[in-house]
Amino acid sequence: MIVETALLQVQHLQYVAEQLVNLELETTKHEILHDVNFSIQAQDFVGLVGPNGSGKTTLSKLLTRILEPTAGKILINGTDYQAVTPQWQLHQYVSMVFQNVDAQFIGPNFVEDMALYLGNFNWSPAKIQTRIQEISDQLGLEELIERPFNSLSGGQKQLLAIAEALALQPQLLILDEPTAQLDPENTQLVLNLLQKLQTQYQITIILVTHKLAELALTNRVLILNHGTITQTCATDKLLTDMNLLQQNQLPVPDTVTIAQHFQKLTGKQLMLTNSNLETFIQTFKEQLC
Ligand SMILES: Nc1ncnc2c1ncn2[C@@H]1O[C@H](COP(=O)(O)OP(=O)(O)OP(=O)(O)O)[C@@H](O)[C@H]1O
Repeated sequence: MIVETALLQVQHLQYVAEQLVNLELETTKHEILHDVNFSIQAQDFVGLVGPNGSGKTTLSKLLTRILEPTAGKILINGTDYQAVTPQWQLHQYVSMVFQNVDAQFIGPNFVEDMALYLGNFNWSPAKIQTRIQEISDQLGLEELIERPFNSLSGGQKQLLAIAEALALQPQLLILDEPTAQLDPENTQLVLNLLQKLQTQYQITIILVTHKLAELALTNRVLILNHGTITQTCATDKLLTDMNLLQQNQLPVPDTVTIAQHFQKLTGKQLMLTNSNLETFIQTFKEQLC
C-alpha cells in the first residue's frame, strides 16, 4: 500500500511572542498559539476561520516562515522547514498574499515589481520577461501589468499580488483575508481568480477569512480558537452546524437559521448552503403556488 505524504504537516506548533515592556529591556511573554496540529493534502482548498485574535495571521506567518515557532514542526512534502536552506528557497513551496497588498509591492507597477522580486533569485531579465508574460496570459492580467499600482482598484491590486505570489510556482498559496477591504465587485474579481487557480491550475490554497460566504469555495475548514485548532471538518458540515459555529464564536449564516426554522416547522432535516439555497427557494415557491 502506498501512503501518500500530506503536502503540509503541522505538528505540535507553539508560538510565544516576547514583548519589550520597558527601557531596562524587560520582556513579557504571550503564548499566541499552542499545540496546533493539522495536515493539508495537495490540491485541497482550505478555509482558516476563527474569531478575532485567535491567531490566524500568526499561524499564516509561521507557515511562510516570516515567524519561527517556539516549539513544534512544519513539514512540506515531508521536509522539515528547518531543513530548507537558504530560507528563501521556501518561496518555491509556499507563498503568501497579505491583506494590505500595498506593503507587498516595491516597484511602481507589476512588471517592475516582478523584475525586482525575481531578480533576488538571480533570474535573468529574459527569464523574468517570459515568466511575466506566462503568468499574465494564464491569469488574464495583460491590461493591468504595466499600469501604475496607484491607478488600480483594491481588487486589481489583489489580483496582481496573487499573480506575484505565484511567480515561483509554489505548491501552497496562503491568502490572509484577501477581500477584507474590498467592495462586492472587487471581492468577486478576487474570488473568481481563486476559483480559477483551484480548478484550472490545481494549486493548494489556504484562505483565511472572516466572511463565511467565501468558504463556499473551499472543501475543508480549519477552525482556530483560543490559539489552537479546535476542529477540522468538511466545509458543508461547518456551514450547516449551528452548534459548531456558535461554540467557535463564528457568525451563523442565514442558511443555517432558515434550515433550523424549517426543521422546527416540519421535523425534517435540511442541509442548506449558499449553493443549494436557490433550488430550495424555487421548490418552496412551487409548493406554495
Ligand atoms: N508580536 C506580538 N506580541 C504580542 N502579542 C501579539 C503579537 N502579535 C499578535 N499578538 C496577539 O496575538 C493574538 C493573535 O493575533 P493574530 O493577529 O494572529 O490573530 P487573528 O486571528 O489573525 O486576528 P484578526 O482576526 O483580528 O485578524 C492577538 O491577541 C494579538 O493581539
